[in-house]
Amino acid sequence: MRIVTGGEMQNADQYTMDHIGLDGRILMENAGRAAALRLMEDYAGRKFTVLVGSGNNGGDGFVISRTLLEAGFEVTVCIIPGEDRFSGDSEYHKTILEKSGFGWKRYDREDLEKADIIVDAMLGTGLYGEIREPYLTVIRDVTDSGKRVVSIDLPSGVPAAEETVPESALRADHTIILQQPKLSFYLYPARDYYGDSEVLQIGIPKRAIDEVAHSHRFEWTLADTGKHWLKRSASSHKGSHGKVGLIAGNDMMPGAAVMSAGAAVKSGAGLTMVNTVKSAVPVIASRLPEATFYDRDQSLEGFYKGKDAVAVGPGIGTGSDSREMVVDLVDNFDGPLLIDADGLNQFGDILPLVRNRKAPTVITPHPGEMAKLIDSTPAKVNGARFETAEKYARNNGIYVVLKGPYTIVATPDGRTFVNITGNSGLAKGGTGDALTGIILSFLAHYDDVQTAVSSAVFMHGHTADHLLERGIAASSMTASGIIDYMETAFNILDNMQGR
Ligand SMILES: NC(=O)C1=CN([C@@H]2O[C@H](COP(=O)(O)OP(=O)(O)OC[C@H]3O[C@@H](n4cnc5c(N)ncnc54)[C@H](O)[C@@H]3O)[C@@H](O)[C@H]2O)[C@@H](O)CC1
Ligand SMILES: [K+]
Repeated sequence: MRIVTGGEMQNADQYTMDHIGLDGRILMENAGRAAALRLMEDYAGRKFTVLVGSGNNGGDGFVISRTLLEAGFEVTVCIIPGEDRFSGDSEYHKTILEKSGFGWKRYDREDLEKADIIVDAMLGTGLYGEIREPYLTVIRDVTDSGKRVVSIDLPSGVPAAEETVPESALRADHTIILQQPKLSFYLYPARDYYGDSEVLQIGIPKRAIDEVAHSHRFEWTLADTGKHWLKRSASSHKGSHGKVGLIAGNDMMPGAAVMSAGAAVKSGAGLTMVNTVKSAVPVIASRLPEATFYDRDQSLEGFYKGKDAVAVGPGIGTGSDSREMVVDLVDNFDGPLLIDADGLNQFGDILPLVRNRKAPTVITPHPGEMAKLIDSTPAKVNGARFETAEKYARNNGIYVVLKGPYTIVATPDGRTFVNITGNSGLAKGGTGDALTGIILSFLAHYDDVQTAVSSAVFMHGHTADHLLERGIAASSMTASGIIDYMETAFNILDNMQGR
């Protein structure tokens, strides 16, 4: 599903009207009706106060009010600006409401008290700048009322794009997003303002969205993962499932190799070879008998030769030997290369070499590692996650997996895929190593790099989500637990119908 900014959504509305010929008033009717039907379903018999702003978001509010009133609900329709502020499609639906025999009134704080549910149709994608009066006061009143708030399209005051969210924006309990998810839905703190959310279609043709959206950002869903899922054929042998090489672990961090190699094995790699220090081999082998080993003191070429994909980084330490291995791989390994964790230390210095690679390069930084790469801070990276990942991917011709809630996969050709699985149980040491193992295995399996990486990120979170559903507390979740449970989570994809 395509993710849009407010500007792109408005352009899609405009394209639909101008080039497809579907009237804006019809779109508004569709939007309001879809939202009202959802409200009726969720809140049968409850009393509503609908807060109507001066733009088209307010126009949706008039349609919602009329639809609820026609269905016999008790609704107080409150306009926030003066009556003369309404124009265009919104004024049209205000008139339809009036001619249908229903009234509206100017907003009064007491109107909030009468309601069980407050519908916020004040500000949507047309928001610009700081929130101004009278909305500022109304939002404060709504917050103070403690009533359940359902926002239409966006919680009022929350920008649709990757921008700072004003403290004074409205925190909704539920947001009915119209037609396409907006970018801010995938960003914190904005996501917290949305509450529970869903996207309702209002009849804007897909063509209109595809014509005007320049950003090429998409959600990567279960359906996407399922569509590309590689099922093992009965006649396959270990060589058909990829030979992967993993450079991981050292004396002090053998666990990182256990996690990443374990995840590679469990996610289907045919042969997993671990390049590590000799002294760490017994520890890793005792946990993972399926892996084979390669002594780190031997020539690196002997290790990567013949591998379908190689990953370097988890627990290798930040010494000069780590850097040398990364440089050697970047320069000489001609297959897909994944660089993670300690492998990313000083990665910025070797970008000219990276840009020269013909085979794909994938990096998997968390915001702290990303900040180091661009000489910034984690807060700044998180304040511009899309922009940061997209720019770095495009400028350097690599795939950037920027980790965090809603992990972003940015491709060198300017597309972005947002992951929607995972939970707070993943915010723990070792889970990144597990992700590296899954991506590595998928890189060896799939022809398309973005499909491999997005599907791996999806499955990592999907497995953690299943653990949560099974009653494992997020605080007790471990990387090993996730790796163990992959067999069940993967089975669901193996058995998914309709692929
Ligand atoms: N035909 C269309 O364009 C459709 C639009 N739809 C709705 O229309 C919304 C977008 O409509 P608009 O573009 O009219 O914009 P909005 O209705 O989101 O907001 C514009 C209004 O808010 C005021 N405003 C903007 N920033 C403000 C601020 N910081 N403080 C106080 N007031 C501010 C403006 O003066 C203007 O009156 C969508 O979110 C969606 O809900 C849907 O009805 C579908 C069809
Ligand atoms: K709103």
